Amino acid sequence: MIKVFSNEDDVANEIAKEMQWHIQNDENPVFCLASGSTPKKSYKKFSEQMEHEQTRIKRLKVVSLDEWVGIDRTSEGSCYQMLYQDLFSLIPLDDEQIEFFDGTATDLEKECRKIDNFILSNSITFSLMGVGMNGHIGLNEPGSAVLGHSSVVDLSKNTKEVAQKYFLRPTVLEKGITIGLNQVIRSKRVVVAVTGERKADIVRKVFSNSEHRLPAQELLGHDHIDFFLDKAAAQYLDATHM
Ligand SMILES: O=C1O[C@H](COP(=O)(O)O)[C@@H](O)[C@H](O)[C@H]1O
Repeated sequence: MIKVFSNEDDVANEIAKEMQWHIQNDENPVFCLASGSTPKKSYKKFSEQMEHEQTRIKRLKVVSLDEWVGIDRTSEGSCYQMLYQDLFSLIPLDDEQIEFFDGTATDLEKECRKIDNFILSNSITFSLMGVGMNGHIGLNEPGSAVLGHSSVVDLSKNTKEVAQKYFLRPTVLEKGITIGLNQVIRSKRVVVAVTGERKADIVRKVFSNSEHRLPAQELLGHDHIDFFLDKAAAQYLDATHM
């Protein structure tokens, strides 16, 4: 289902509320969280609400969605570092509560199995996804298979270009490491957040019946998956989409 909110702040409020609900109600909360620009405000609001949930937050586990291959987690622009700055540093999380891809590992297949095994033994209860400018989810690029496991992927030209905004200086990116679309879909609850005018065109494509299936389109039609859009991102949609 699509929910359209007036603005980015309202989207963030709703997401923060959902995250809080899962912390309070999931027996073993396991979150899979996108990094990037879109969820920043949601994490800020969530962390503010967590000031009074110190005990419950200790039960939270966070699993990696994706990472750039070859980029160290301490580097500005790595998915880990973005999440660290936007969330992990704002709530009392221990290192043991976070299971993340190491994009600099020499054995990347082993990294994939590490995250797959974690997801097998700790079902994801809440996933927050963003959508790439080309419709990617995590780093599952257009044209990739709907996998039930993590994999190392070739980044598209668009992703490599758009991702430069995360880095302080021009950075060579060729590959990514990501969980599979089916691992996202199997989460108990998934919210896909898309905000801003710059995403309006990809939102239109995702909700049109194009013959080329985009990764974000694989998340459509599942009862437990909602798309949260602001008006700017939803501007090309009409009542038939709601
Ligand atoms: O490359 C990525 O892009 C998407 C969207 O990023 P945003 O900065 O436009 O919010 C992100 O959700 C994904 O995790 C990341 O790998």
